Amino acid sequence: MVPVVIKIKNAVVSYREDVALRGVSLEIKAGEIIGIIGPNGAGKTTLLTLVNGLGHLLQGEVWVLGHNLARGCPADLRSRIGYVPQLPVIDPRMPVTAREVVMMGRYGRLGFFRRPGPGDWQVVDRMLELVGMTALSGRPIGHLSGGEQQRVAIARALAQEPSILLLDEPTASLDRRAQQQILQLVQRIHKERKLTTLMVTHSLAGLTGLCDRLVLMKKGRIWKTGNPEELLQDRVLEQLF
Ligand SMILES: Nc1ncnc2c1ncn2[C@@H]1O[C@H](COP(=O)(O)OP(=O)(O)OP(=O)(O)O)[C@@H](O)[C@H]1O
Repeated sequence: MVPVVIKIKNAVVSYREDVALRGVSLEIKAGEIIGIIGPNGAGKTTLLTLVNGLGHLLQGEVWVLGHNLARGCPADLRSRIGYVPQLPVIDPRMPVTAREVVMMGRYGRLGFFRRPGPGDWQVVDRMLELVGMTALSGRPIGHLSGGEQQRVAIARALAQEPSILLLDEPTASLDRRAQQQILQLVQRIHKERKLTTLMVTHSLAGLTGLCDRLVLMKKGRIWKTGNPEELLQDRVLEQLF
């Protein structure tokens, strides 16, 4: 039987006056790739931060890889969860190369006070190759296009060699072609690295054939879950957005 790696039970999250999640329950099995969609403010990013161990849980429970996050998110667990935030990856005026940005993903495993060794740089270079950024790895991050920066962000998350990958709108502000390329990349690395992947996205084209399951969120609740073929229908989307 495939193990459940993420279990969220009746989670309520509030930021002062705003209630972001109003009783969300969800189970995700190892190896699944899940798309999370819904209107602005529905709670999608908040759901990701719960899995990341950064959510302010008011009520409910979150289990990730067998750990109850109510007891905190230990460093070894954090390093098994890769997070790709919304762009920009890093202030583009920072004088750091793409390769150095990817190395930042390694510090979760290294600890801040240990210098990266040759083995760490090998991992970084392998991840840059995986995302097709080897040729541009010496460029300052601010001299890369949005799509290229997104690849670097994905490589940075992969550099910590996670088993769960969380992506927050990895195709935001990219043109259609770059959007498709990033979605294909996500699919490839999901399979090659045998990940469990959760992706928040507004680009609905391309989700069929990519996601095993979709989670549709509305007003802090999971409104529907199911397979993309079933849910990516005009009549469903009109009610969602
Ligand atoms: N750090 C915060 N402080 C206060 N309120 C917050 C914070 N983060 C999110 N919220 C509020 O929580 C609710 C859910 O926000 P969240 O970012 O999870 O939604 P989302 O579905 O990811 O939206 P979007 O598609 O716009 O990114 C919103 O009402 C938002 O204003």
